[in-house]
Amino acid sequence: MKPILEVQDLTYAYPGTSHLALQGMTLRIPAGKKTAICGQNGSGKSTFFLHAIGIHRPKSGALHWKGAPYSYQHKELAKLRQNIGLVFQDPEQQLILHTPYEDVSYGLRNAKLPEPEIRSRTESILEQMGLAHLAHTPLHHLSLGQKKRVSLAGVLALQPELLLLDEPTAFLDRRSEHQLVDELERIHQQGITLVMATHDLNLAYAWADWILVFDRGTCVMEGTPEEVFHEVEKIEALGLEMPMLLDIWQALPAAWRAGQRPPRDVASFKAWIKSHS
Ligand SMILES: Nc1ncnc2c1ncn2[C@@H]1O[C@H](COP(=O)(O)OP(=O)(O)OP(=O)(O)O)[C@@H](O)[C@H]1O
Repeated sequence: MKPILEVQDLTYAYPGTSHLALQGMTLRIPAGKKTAICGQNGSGKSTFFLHAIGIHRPKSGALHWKGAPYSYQHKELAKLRQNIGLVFQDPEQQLILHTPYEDVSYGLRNAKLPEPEIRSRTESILEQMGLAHLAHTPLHHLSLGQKKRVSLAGVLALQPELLLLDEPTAFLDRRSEHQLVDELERIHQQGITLVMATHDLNLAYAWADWILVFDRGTCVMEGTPEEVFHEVEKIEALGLEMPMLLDIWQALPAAWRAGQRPPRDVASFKAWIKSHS
């Protein structure tokens, strides 16, 4: 596995607190894959993301981008933030201007791109994200799902190699969630490495190639979805629920399942049932 981002023994406490938000966190993000980070509230997912984009600096430990240690020099950090994009959980934290067009172009202007390129990238990304008709609508008139898409568009416009998404499906209805997952698939097809923090283990199981499980500021499990969710007792001891599809699969008589890989999504489960009836 070739890591795009590596973290070694990261320790961090927020200013004015003695509690360690990260305590000896070690992990690797595989290049070109879709990684899901799971863990209870407060396990350190957002704090890790803020380290990944260099907003927080570790108290001890190290981060490496493509094998090179992080530098916190202004120029190097600006370059890092073009390579790694973070979409915050709450779009209100990310969107600062008045309309989708203004917001997306603001990020590009900050990256000091020439005006004609700012214009063409902004128009193109809004079009791709199905937001062109809302380009000049005040942001406060948009729904949460639409605002989340604008934040994602703003980050994608910078053409990152690694995209970090903090709870991208939180509070979305099923349709918007499907739309977002389809969008992420398209982004992944373009060669962008994806990392999603999520509380939705059904989604993590169906979506990810690689899973990391966080607990109290450390990464306690890593592997493919099959490997991680094979450890049922460990998952439950961490206060997490097994993905429903896998739970049902494992409740089936062992003889039916012999030699079969557990289904990753409802469609393949249905196809398997059909082939056995
Ligand atoms: N701004 C802050 N100031 C002080 N402590 C903080 C701050 N933000 C987070 N923490 C603490 O750091 C720890 C890790 O929090 P973090 O937000 O990274 O967890 P998380 O896994 O992203 O949680 P959630 O699933 O609720 O988003 C928690 O103990 C939290 O209370």
